[in-house]
Amino acid sequence: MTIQHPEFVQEQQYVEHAYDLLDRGLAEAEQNIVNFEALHRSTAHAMNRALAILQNSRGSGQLVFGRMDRNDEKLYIGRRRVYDEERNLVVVGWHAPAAAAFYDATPQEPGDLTLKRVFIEQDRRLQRIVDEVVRATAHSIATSEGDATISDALLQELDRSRDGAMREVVATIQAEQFRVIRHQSDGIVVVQGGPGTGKTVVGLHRAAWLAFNKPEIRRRGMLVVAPSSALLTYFSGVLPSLDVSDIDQMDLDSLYGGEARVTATESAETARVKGSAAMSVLLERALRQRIGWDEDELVLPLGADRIRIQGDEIRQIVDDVQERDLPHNEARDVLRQALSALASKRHSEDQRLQNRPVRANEATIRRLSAFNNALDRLWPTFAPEEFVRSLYSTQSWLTVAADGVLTADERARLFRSALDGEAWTRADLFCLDEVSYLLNGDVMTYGHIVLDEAQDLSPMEARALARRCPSGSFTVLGDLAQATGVWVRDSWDELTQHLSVTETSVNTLTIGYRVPAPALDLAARQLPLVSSDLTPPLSIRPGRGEPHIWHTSGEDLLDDALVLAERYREEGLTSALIVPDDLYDRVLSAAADQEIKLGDGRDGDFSLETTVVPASLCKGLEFDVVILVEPALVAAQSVQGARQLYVAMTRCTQQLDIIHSEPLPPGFGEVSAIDDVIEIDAGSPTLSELIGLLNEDDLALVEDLVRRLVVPAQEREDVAVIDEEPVR
Ligand SMILES: Nc1ncnc2c1ncn2[C@@H]1O[C@H](COP(=O)(O)OP(=O)(O)OP(=O)(O)O)[C@@H](O)[C@H]1O
Repeated sequence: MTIQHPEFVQEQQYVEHAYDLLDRGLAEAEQNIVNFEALHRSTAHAMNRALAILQNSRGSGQLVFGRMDRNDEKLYIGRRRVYDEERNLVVVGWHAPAAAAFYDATPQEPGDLTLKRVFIEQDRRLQRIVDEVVRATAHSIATSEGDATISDALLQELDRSRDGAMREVVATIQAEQFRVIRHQSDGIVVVQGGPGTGKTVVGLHRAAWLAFNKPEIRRRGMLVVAPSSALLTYFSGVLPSLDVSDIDQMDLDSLYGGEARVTATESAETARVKGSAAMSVLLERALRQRIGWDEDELVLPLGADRIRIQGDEIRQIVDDVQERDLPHNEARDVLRQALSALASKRHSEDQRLQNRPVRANEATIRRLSAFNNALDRLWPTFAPEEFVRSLYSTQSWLTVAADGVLTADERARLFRSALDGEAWTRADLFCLDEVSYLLNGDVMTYGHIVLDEAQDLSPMEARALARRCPSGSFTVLGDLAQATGVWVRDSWDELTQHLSVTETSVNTLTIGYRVPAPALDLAARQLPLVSSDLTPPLSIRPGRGEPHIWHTSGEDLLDDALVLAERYREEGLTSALIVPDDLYDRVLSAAADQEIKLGDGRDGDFSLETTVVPASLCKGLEFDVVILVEPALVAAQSVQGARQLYVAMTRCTQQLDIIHSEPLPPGFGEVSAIDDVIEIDAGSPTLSELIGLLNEDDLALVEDLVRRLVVPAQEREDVAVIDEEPVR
């Protein structure tokens, strides 16, 4: 029998009252907009947008999720603020300063709260009420031994099956996370933490918190950047559900606003050269080399007359313009004015000396084709694509620009013949962005930028972001251990120095909310292969138990993986087949052959129960179950194989399965010898088939053995429970 909380009925009424007020407020707003729209069509658009945000905030999550009492004060906390008709505050928004004590209070450190109450609600009906801090018991908890208690509300939220989209978690933000969310720094706030410690959650909630509490930042605009469009799709619903739809969200490749798009990949070594800060020096030098005048004089024909300007005079103008440090195209305009003014002055002086009428002013001179041809030689104009393409394909130009900046080998990696055409890589895009800025100097800027999975950013990418955030106010989310590209670093300074010179504070999250402890233990075996001082987070969840490791033949690999996914689907769990990039298309076609529908993770389609995700794109994502296919190939596809495996194995909230035909890569070496992970041969007969083969004596022996084993096995929590049926 469950005992109802003594204040259940009153609290249910309070929650209903809050919903009722929200509904009425919305209905009124809708009516007002209809009335208003007829009169003022032009501003109706903005009003409708505001209404959409309001409606959105009704749509998801709990309206009221907590209450806190201190002395005689009682405050209800919710996803958004709610007033009654008399403008009394019925619910305080989670981001209001008044709500901070709710997040800070833990049973160990309740602050001045006498009660912290958490509501678990579904469809406006309270399911449970959990009193986390009650003054009378707080002291005894605080003085007792033991670890921080994990709240029921949090565990319930974490055990929820994933549906392919990240959700806001305002109801269950933890004290360690909230401290970072409302960090007061104006500079760079780095949030470092192992997989599933809530870095993305913290970054998105911090963006919303800043938007509500720092109007000056919100006015200057805010941006959230994800490394891939798949990850962006996964979390892009969180900010609108927190009532902030005016924060831009973008994937890294969309940052460059020019023509070029990523259509190619390249070797890690080449990407490293193009992504290095040295490249910015090289590009600037290359541009400067295209500027200048090495002829003795410039002669401008004007009918029968000639205007003559000495080479030294031109070089002086160029020097003066260069000193002003303007963007290339703006500087060209200044130069054009200065040169035409000099030419006009020279023409007037000459004519006056010869008692002849002045025949041309500055504007006339600027229209002369000889003047424009000279200007193009002296200070040419470029489109970024044209500039970089021509630089990459001109050995002599590259050689001079790279002198002292790149080695000959590095320089050779940049060269490509003009015939190679327009295949741009991601690293190229950021060279183009740099050139575009050198040429035009204009770029959309923001008051604050949140960067997810920042550990992989190249210096050139960081520079592009720095240009977009002149205040240097960043939230940088990442895990140095999960760097899988060419930019592996020992410290965050190596990256943040390219973002801004503002102060950097590094904040570490230690508790893992996603990955079950047994899966994390297995994944963490990759860490010593990466570096001796990396530690995984502390998982607070058991999940469904030990990882399953399946062995099968190369021929059956993909079909067997699909069978596993089908099994989980039948159990109502979402799963991801994380596959080596090279097998991606084969998995899709194997599924199509069997008429199995798979979400295409490359395109950010997470709407189906089973999604296939190339290993290179799985960072930041999560699913109930992960079926990692052929880890040896996943490790081999990346310059950072062990790190790539660590990332892939830490995407599940419930269960990790690994299926392989090739020998397992390093780090798994001892797996089959350890009795907490059982290796199953997919081709072997089922346990019941084996039992059927036994004679009576053997059967009795087995029964006796099983009887003796069962008791200790049930007592031990970490025993792997593996389906007795093999994959097929
Ligand atoms: N306080 C919380 N309450 C409820 N759920 C949480 C909380 N913190 C984190 N989570 C959940 O834990 C999971 C992992 O969070 P998140 O993706 O932010 O972690 P991460 O550190 O960014 O992981 P990764 O390193 O893999 O990118 C998500 O499902 C998130 O909703």
